[in-house]
Amino acid sequence: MSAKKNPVTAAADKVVEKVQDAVRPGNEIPGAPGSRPPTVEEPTTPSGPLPPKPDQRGPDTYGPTGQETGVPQKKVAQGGERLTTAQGARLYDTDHSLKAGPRGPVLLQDHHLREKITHFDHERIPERVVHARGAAAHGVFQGYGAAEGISKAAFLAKDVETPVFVRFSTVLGSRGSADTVRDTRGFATKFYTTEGVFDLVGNNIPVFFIQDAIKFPDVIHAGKPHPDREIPQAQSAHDTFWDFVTLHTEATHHTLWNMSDRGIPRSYRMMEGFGVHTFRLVNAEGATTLVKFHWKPKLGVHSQVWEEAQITAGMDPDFHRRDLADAIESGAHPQWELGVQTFPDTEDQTFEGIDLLDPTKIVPEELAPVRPIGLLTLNANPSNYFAETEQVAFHLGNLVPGIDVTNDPLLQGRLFSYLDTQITRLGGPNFPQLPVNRTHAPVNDMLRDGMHQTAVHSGVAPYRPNSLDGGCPFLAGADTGAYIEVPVPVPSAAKVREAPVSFDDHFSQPRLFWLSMTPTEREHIVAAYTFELNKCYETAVKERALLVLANIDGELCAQVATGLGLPAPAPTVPLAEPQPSPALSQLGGSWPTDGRVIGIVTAGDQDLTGVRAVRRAVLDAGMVPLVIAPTGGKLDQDGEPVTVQRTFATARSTEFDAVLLAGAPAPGADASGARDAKVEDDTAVAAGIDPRVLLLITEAYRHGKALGAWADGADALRTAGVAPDAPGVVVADEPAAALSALTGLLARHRAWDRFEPGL
Ligand code: HEM
Repeated sequence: MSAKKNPVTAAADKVVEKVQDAVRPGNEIPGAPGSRPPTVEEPTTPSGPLPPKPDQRGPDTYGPTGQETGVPQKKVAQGGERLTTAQGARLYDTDHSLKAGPRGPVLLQDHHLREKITHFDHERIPERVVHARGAAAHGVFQGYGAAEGISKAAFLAKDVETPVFVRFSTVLGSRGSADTVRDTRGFATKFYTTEGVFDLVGNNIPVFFIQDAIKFPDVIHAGKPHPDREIPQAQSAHDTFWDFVTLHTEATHHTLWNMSDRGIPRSYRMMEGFGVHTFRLVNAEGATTLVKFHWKPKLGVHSQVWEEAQITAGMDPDFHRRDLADAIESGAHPQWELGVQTFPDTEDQTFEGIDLLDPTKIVPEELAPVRPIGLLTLNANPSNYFAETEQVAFHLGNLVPGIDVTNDPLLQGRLFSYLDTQITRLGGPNFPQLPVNRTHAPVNDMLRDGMHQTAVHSGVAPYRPNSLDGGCPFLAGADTGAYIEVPVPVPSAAKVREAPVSFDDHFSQPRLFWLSMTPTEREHIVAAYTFELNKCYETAVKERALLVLANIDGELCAQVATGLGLPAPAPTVPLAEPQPSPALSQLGGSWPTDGRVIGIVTAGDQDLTGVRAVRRAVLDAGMVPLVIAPTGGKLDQDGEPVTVQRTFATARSTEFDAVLLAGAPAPGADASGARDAKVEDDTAVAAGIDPRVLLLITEAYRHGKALGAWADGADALRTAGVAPDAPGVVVADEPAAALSALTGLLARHRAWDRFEPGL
């Protein structure tokens, strides 16, 4: 007689059975719930980093780089290892709650369910109050030694290499907003120097909206979405923004830069960066120099055009984030030179009549050239967005010996704001202990406890002097690397809430910027003001904006007034006649094409030899080829298949810097190039080219992009109405010639001579 099984033992047996034979028939999709769990002995996927595959560059085939980021990695839920709870207990099931029977209620005792859901419930932290959306990368900074005479900062010395982390951002939008909106871009760099962390927290625009930090909440309240409906997202084209910047006319200069091409960069890799404020450098002898910091991109400064930026925001809201990551992953490591403009540290802190403490003013490079002092290279993508890009905390007060601040009232307020906001955003005062924020210099502080304290401090006397902890920490001096503020004399003056008189000049530098622009850049500025102000509802706001424009330039004001259907007012101040600064224009010159994206359109399986060769040549030139075909998968004519990265349905011109046409795809063509008989009546059939390819060509043409073709590709251009001898268009007999001419065109970014006004 067999004994009746105790129900508890029976249930335990069932669990064991489940673990031993977890696969139910028909449920053997690898990795699917219920499929056999991988064992440590028999890993199903490699748990280490994959080696880089230089031959497979292209966004669809990028694999992990395995590069050392310098950031300690926590291994969690790795393939090939057993799944555990946060406390390390091994799990046999993570898909079913613990229930009183398969159809019964869930039991409160299910610690795994509660741990999993509770942790999930608290996964989000507040986004940054400004600059919420960003993308970042690791890299290295190499000093040239050129700054040694003016700063004793160790990381600026010749050939010293310092790890860095750089975060780029937009200012106004939420964390999930689009990348290509018209806005200022943040450019924040954390240098992990041997003397402590130095943060250079700059923007891609060298001036700021306000002159005093006390107005920062106001300008941000005005720029962020309207508080009643929380619209519009991530843009300045609305009443409160224009209300503010026309009532606070010190904002005119920054606003003009935003309305210029600088407000819609092509890529984070193609932006300048500016420290904005004047800083004070100190050398080993204690002599001081005032400086402005500049980042100069090796790839030049380039922008999208407005229509392109708007299409991109819908087609690929992650455009800049993807561009940065793809470029780094494919080996096109972006580089910037750090440079300084230097000024004598005089008592009045002006240079050639320009107030160096006014953050709405620049010093033209023609008056004070930018001297390169080091090279920044971004060479590794973060491996976890939250841990690194989201938790990084920049702060202007993170300074190292040799770099000090000035009395710029905007800078002074920033010295307070960053640390303060991060205490909320990162949950207490211990965020400097997070891996991405951790200094690489030894730390021996007396800060204790607090939320998320991870250090286990020993000793009983966190104060000094003390006589209990076996010798208390001793202090450093100037010769032993202490950070000592420059003993700048403070003028004896009465306490006032006032700005210096020089801060009242709000229009001479906007006029300098306008006069320094090329005709094409001026057209863009007029179009941007006209677009933004036409988005405002209040006529009073538009009229006030025209008054501001009249004080910059009569022609600018008149053209925008026409677009708004309003009369152009007369200026209210005498117009200055500054010397234009050609360095402010971003057009002209010839630039490296590293990481540029070339779309290669093919009709299908025909001429795969040419497509393959051109793809290889694009890769060899350090650019990214994306093959665009009627359908996905692989094109295979001769046993050497070519992978399709984009189909006619997923490709849009905005993704490409240039387009090469290897064929003239007929409407409804499949991968073999054969036409679908069903679409014979379509109007595009009459034109003989797939309408999506037609759009690709006409859009790229309209946006001034380089277009090239060989073989049947020339027919595609002709059908799209593109003359083979139009500026920026090249038709060649073979692929190599087409690519070489195209690369030459690309080095100038766009064919501005065929650019259509109004875009
Ligand atoms: C020259 C003017 C300014 C520049 C260039 C600038 C630049 C930046 C940048 C690049 C970031 C993003 C940092 C990141 O990537 O995490 C940022 C964030 C921030 N800025 Fe500014 N900013 C300026 C003015 C100000 C002022 C005047 C204030 C306040 C008084 C301020 C407060 C903040 C705050 C609170 C954050 C969010 C920081 C965080 O949550 O980690 N900024 N700023």
